[in-house]
Amino acid sequence: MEPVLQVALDMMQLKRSVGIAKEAVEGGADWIEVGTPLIKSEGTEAVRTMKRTFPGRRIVADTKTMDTGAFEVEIMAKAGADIVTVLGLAEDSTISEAVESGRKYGTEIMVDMINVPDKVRRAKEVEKLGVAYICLHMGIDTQMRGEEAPVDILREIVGAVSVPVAVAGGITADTVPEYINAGAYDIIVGGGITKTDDIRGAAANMKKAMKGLAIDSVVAKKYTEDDLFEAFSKVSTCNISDAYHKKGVIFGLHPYIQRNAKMVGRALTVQTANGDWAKPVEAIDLAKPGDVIVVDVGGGPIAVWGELASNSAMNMGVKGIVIDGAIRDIDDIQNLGFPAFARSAVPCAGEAKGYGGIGVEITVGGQRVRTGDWIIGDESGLIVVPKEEAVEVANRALDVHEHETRTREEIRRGSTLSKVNELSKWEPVK
Ligand SMILES: O=C([C@H](O)CO)[C@H](O)[C@H](O)COP(=O)(O)O
Repeated sequence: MEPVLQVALDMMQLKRSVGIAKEAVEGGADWIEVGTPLIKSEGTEAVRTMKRTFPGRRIVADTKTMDTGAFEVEIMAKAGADIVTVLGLAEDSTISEAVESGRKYGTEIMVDMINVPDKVRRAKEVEKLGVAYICLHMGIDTQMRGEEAPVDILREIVGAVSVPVAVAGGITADTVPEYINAGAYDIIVGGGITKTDDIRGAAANMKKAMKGLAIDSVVAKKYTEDDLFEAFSKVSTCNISDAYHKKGVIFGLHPYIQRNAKMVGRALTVQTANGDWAKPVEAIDLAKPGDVIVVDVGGGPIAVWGELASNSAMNMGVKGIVIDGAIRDIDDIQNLGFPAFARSAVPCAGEAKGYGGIGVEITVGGQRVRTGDWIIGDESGLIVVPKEEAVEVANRALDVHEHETRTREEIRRGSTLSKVNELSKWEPVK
């Protein structure tokens, strides 16, 4: 059987989803999934509209049913779904009821193995209950921790059951060949297609990659601890703030940077006193390439950093300086292209006395910063991301960034931001 490409429409607006589905089908998508958020936002009407718009395509209603299997399958079947998803975590009776109802109303059941602990054992069990497909699925929230659908488990499931196996969870044109080689029949792709500005091209790329042909673009890559510098370099502080629920923003510091300049690195913290530049300058010798020196001066108005320190720091591979206090030599520092952020700029420096410490926990612009935390700065400001949360925040920020790509494209084609988001829908019903 030739593998199929299922495009998953997970945005909340039906009109947009229909437009995206049309382009995905033109690019080669075979099946259309009415995603869970779309069903929750638009109800069965979403399934009905997709069936009417694409009468020749298989429509998958991703209800992720957990209870009342018969009832939910009947509703979706009557709305036009050819396949309805039920969770592998559901009771056997829910799955059997769904299968029975599917037979009555002409719909097949796909079991989604999201969060099932022993996926291979459960796959064998649900096959016996009469389901048509089994889907190995790594959920979007789990993907944000850098995880992908595991190819080895897919291979095991394919070897253990005789029904066709689907796979979903952050699949890109880069990763799809592995899933095809492991025996997947149904390749389910959401963000890898829907977050691009060229839906047709992304779907066509995916189909090419499914056939083992070379492709030239990748979106929706998920990042791990090892490539966080690359991940944070691709997003803005605004993307991070949106993804991180406005947490981590360092308030009150001014960016003294060149246009479009960007600072990304891991904090090396310094505590010092007003005008005492000893510890900030000593920190340069202790910094590792890729560090950002972050200094807590409690807002002190006498400078603790200037051009010579910047020069020396650049030589050590330091990525920038952040001071909750004062800085000087702004013109020279900007000419050097060394990113600097400070509460104020003044001509006067203090003396080197040696108060404070290096590597201690500090507070800067109202945020706690520890050595090793990620510091990202650009013209919009500064943000700190605790090291423990960095992988998830980076992936979520990239997700925000990629969604904006699609929104921007729709505005370019003549829509408005309000229309893209169907804001009027959220006005109170009169
Ligand atoms: O099922 C999905 C998810 O749970 C949200 O409803 C997605 O459709 C599925 O994960 C595919 O989307 P991507 O992971 O973005 O490819």
